[in-house]
Amino acid sequence: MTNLPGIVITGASGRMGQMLIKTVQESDKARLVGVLERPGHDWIGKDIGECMGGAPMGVAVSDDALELFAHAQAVIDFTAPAATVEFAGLAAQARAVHVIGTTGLSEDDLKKINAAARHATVVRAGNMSLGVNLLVQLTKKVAAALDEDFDIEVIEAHHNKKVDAPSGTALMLGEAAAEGRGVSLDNVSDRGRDGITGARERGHIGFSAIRGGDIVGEHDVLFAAPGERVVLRHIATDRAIFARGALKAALWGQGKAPGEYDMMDVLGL
Ligand SMILES: NC(=O)c1ccc[n+]([C@@H]2O[C@H](COP(=O)([O-])OP(=O)(O)OC[C@H]3O[C@@H](n4cnc5c(N)ncnc54)[C@H](O)[C@@H]3O)[C@@H](O)[C@H]2O)c1
Ligand SMILES: O=C(O)C1=N[C@H](C(=O)O)CCC1
Repeated sequence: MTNLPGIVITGASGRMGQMLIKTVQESDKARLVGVLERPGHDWIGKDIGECMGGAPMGVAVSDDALELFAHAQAVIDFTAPAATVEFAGLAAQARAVHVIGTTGLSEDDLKKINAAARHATVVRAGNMSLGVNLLVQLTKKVAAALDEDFDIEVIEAHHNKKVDAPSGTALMLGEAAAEGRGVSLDNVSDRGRDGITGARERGHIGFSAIRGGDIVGEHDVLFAAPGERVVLRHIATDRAIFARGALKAALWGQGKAPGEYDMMDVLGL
C-alpha cells in the first residue's frame, strides 16, 4: 500500500480538484498524500473529506505547496496560470511528476513550464480525456485529406464559470487542423469575429466560444465546403474523464526522463 505513488492535488476545492481527489482516493494504484488550496481559503487546515461533504479522509487541506510536493511522487494541477507556473518550479525542485491540466497559459507561462521540465517530468494537455485526444488525431487526418475548399471552424461550449477562451481543447484541435494542412496556426487563426469582418479568408481556421449553464465541455470541428459539411464532435458529460486521464498521466510519468510530455505520449496515440 505505502509503495503506491503518492499524489498531491492542487486547487482542492475546485470543480476539477474535487473530482481528482475522489478519483485518486478510489484508485488502487495511487494514494492521496496531500491537497492544496490558495492561502486564506476557508478549507485550509480542515479534513478534505469533510469539506467535500463526505466522510473524513485523514488528509488536511494545506496552503504549503513546497512541503506537500516534497512528500509526493506526482502533483496533479488543474488551477490557474499563475499558480501553475509557480507549481512547475516547486514540483521540479521536489522532483515530482507535474501533471498540468490548467488552460489559458500564455507564451511566457509556457516558456517557464518548459524551463522547469529540464529538471522534472511534466505532462501537460488542454484536455486529458481519451476521446478528445483521439479527436485531435482525427482532426489532423481529415484536415490533411480535405483541401482549402473546406473552411475549418472550431466551435466549443462550456459552463458559465469558465474564465478562458478559446478553450485549451479548441486550441489543441486548431493546432491539429493547422498541422494537417501544413500551416502555422498563428498565421491562419480567426478569433472573436464581430462587426464588419469582411468575407471569410480561404485557408483560415475560425474559433467560436459558447458559455452557459453547467455545460461540461463540447467541441465540434466543422469542415464546410460548397454542397457538403463534415463535423467531428466530442461531448463531455462528466469531469471524471479528465480526472481519470490525469491520474493515468501521473502514473505513466513515474520513472520517465525529465521533459515535457502530452496525453498522446501517455495514451500511445
Ligand atoms: N486539461 C483538462 O482536461 C481540463 C479539464 C477540465 C478543466 N481544465 C482546466 O483546469 C483549470 C481549473 O478548472 P476548474 O473548473 O476546476 O476551476 P475552478 O475555478 O473550479 O478551480 C480552480 C481551483 O484552483 C484554486 N487555486 C487557484 N490558485 C491557487 C493557488 N495559488 N494555490 C492553490 N490553489 C489555487 C482555486 O481556489 C480553485 O479552487 C482551468 O484552467 C480549466 O480550463 C482542464
Ligand atoms: O471546464 C473547463 O474549464 C474545461 N477546460 C478544458 C479546456 O479548456 O478545454 C477542458 C474541458 C473542460
